[in-house]
Amino acid sequence: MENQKVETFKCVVVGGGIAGVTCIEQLASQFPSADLALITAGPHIKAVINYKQVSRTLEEFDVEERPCTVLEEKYPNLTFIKSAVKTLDAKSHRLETADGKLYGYEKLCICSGARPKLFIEDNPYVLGIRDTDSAQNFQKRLSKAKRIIVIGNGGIALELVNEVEGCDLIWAIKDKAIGNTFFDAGAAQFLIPSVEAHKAQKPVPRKRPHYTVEEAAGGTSHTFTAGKNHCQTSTPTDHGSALGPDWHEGIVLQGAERGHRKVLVEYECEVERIFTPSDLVSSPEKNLNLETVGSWPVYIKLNNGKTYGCDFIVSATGVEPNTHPFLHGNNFALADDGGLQVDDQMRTSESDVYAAGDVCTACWKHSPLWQQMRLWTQARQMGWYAGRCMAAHVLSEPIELDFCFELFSHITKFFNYKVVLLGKFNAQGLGPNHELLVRCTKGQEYVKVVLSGGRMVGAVLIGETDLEETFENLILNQMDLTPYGEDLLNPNIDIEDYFD
Ligand SMILES: Cc1cc2nc3c(=O)[nH]c(=O)nc-3n(C[C@H](O)[C@H](O)[C@H](O)COP(=O)(O)OP(=O)(O)OC[C@H]3O[C@@H](n4cnc5c(N)ncnc54)[C@H](O)[C@@H]3O)c2cc1C
Ligand SMILES: NC(=O)C1=CN([C@@H]2O[C@H](COP(=O)(O)OP(=O)(O)OC[C@H]3O[C@@H](n4cnc5c(N)ncnc54)[C@H](OP(=O)(O)O)[C@@H]3O)[C@@H](O)[C@H]2O)C=CC1
Repeated sequence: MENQKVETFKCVVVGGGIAGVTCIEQLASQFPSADLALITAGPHIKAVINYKQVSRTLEEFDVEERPCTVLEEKYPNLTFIKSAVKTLDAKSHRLETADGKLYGYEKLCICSGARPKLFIEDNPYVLGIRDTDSAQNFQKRLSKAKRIIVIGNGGIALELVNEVEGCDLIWAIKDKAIGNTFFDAGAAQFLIPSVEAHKAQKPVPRKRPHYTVEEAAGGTSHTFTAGKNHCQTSTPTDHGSALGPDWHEGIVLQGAERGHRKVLVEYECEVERIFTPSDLVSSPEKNLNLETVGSWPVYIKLNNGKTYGCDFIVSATGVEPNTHPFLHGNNFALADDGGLQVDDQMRTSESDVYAAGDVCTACWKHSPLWQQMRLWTQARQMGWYAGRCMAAHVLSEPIELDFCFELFSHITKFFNYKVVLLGKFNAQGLGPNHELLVRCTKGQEYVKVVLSGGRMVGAVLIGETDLEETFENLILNQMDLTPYGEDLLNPNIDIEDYFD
């Protein structure tokens, strides 16, 4: 090892997801002739396309999976290394990849994403969905399934409940209402008819698929060189980049019973036990008669006393940052959620090591209107800002926290409704010191405004409300809205004109 050749770069970024790619692109534009490297474990990188700044903080874009050659052609000073990082020695500023090669860096940014946090590990009947491989595995098993059970009440569960057809879907959630990570009970009530509707009856705007089929795993290593760039490929690993908006557009989520779809929501319950019929021999279940509950490969017992059989279970129960195992042996401070702690300049606790995207936890003092959520938008913003910080530090220039961290904003789609979330959209951390204004037209729109001390601090906009820009301005300028009272949501008042 001591005599082994070490290839050294000014900056190295680990991870070919949206955070890593945005970070390396930012660095490449700031240092067009310095040696830079992107090390990633998956066969593709994620590229932002069709980027649109909708308003001061709201942004929309599509994401496309691309071969690493795309960036290679764009940035001649960039080296792509397709191999998983196995170890990091932050003291000596060195990394070792799975293929045994050593790389040195002056500045390093870790963008290794996250992985599904399954509610039970190592159970062959419990799947998580994260990257293209896991989505394909899900699709394959779904095609033979008559009944699946979804555990979790966040983004992935909401998408599956909308998209899956051709089987029964039982959705077991801990909460009183659906979609707890994004919505309150009012918005959930607005969306409930969509849960029950048959997908085919809904208008489904089809976009072109942005995800490709992964190359077959287990291939041999190969290196290809183009000009000064080279892309080194070693044995594929199981780390792919996260899926994201419209991941299901390119794949058919169809169960075994074409034309059939039934969704049953089990509220306020948690999983007590998972068992197969053969488990019952050693550990019988009281009052359970398999003949009456049918014959399924796996059963799930909920703590509300109900037991369901199914073909498999999806654990859509959140993510855990990908810090294991290559960061061990260093002195990284980790946050309670397992993320790498970063300060307001995206620095970890190890010198010259930065982090961005799902792997990190923002530990600076947040603006009162921003919170971290592991989302595509934040991965892009953090990657971009981390690249700027690294460059500023190399050049000994000052840098201030970017404006995008002033206000939380997210545009997405659930049940084919446009959804915009702003600021403290669920009154997070406000305790009882807030007031809500709500306007709702069934099947059309749901508008909720969160006010604190007469000032707007958050909003949920579902449907084509056209209110996002005006509300964003009202949140940012913290105008006292007390004189307007409920007129704020009066549908007969053109609010945009009102505050012009
Ligand atoms: C099914 C699904 C749907 C989603 N939908 C949305 C959505 O609609 N809107 C939204 O905003 N967000 C969505 N998200 C969340 C969003 O995809 C993530 O927050 C975002 O992609 C995170 O980007 P990242 O670059 O931090 O991590 P990742 O995309 O996970 O990238 C991590 C990269 O690190 C690499 N890597 C990991 N370990 C190593 C290692 N040891 N060595 C080298 N490389 C390594 C991986 O190969 C990968 O390239 C969704 C997520 C999922 C799973
Ligand atoms: N359109 C979008 O913006 C989308 C975004 N995503 C993102 O992708 C990532 C992964 O999505 P997802 O897995 O849905 O994660 P989310 O964090 O969105 O949701 C996880 C859900 O699982 C619940 N949960 C956690 N542990 C358990 C448990 N042991 N038993 C039962 N329920 C549990 C959580 O409840 P609690 O909160 O009470 O812990 C929460 O409702 C997230 O970062 C998400 O934001 C995914 C799809 C779409």
